Amino acid sequence: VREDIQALREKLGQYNHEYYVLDQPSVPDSEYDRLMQQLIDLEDKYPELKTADSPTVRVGGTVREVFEKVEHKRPMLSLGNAFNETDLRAFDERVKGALGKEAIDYVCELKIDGLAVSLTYEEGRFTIGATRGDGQTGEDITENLKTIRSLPLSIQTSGSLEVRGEAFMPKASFLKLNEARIALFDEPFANPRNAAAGSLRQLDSKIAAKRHLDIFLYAVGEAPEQKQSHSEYLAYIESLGFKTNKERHVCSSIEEVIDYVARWSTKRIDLPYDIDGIVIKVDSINDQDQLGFTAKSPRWAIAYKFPA
Ligand SMILES: COc1nc2nc(N)nc(N)c2nc1C
Repeated sequence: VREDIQALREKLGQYNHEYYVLDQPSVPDSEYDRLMQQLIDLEDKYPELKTADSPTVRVGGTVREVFEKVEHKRPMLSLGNAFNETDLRAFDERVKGALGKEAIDYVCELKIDGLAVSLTYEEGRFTIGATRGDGQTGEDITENLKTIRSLPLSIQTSGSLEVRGEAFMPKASFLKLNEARIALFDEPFANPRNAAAGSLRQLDSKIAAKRHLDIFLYAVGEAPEQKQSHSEYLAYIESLGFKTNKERHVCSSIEEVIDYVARWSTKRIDLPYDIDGIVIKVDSINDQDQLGFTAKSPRWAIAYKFPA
């Protein structure tokens, strides 16, 4: 039985990664569901064989009274804002002045309109997922985050890894959810961001599991491997099985950044998720370390906000 359960787990983990992270399923949903049901039945029959990182946690099952508090090892800061080209050029001048450099590589990333979360992996296992909270103390929403299919329950690393990203609800899931709520005379959610926040704050993870949330990771904290640039860190966590946003782009001048921002301010309506801006980050980790932080936010990043 132990071998059957282990074989089922590995197969379901692989199918899950293909479908939700690579978007290239190799088996039909019916096959995935059949195997999942088999594993649920086996775990119900032999509860002593159930583990915290079994794929069956994807469907939820724990009900909390309250969410425990979690202290962030490093504060989850906010970003300074830019609202126009002038702000972007001013940011570029500040960065070049502080570094005494003529040319800076920036990584431009879509700013997903969701909920910032921090994920901790110990010896390759997902152990804690927390909301940003007040930046210092967040809420432990691990069980709800485990229901996000694209979030890996285990990865091939030793030691500690912390990654941060945005949990969100795709537009299609949002529309379907609101249709169902209106049909039941429930209050519809105002926007996908509120719907994602409301879903992750459910004390019953079975409800969160039905909300079809997704997640993009965009920052690496403590990690087993050090990299020279932000782009390399993103490639590294992607290789570990995390979902990162493929629209990111390295720009070698603020002009290129301004073009990227202009392009996405119109193109964003075609995206399957809401974005509320573009995040621009100095790519070199060495430069980031030199620039450091203000009390509230990194000096090496800025968020260009689209008009509401
Ligand atoms: C480095 O800090 C950050 N990086 C970010 N990157 C993206 N793509 N989106 C965010 N919302 C974001 N927020 C913060 C505080």
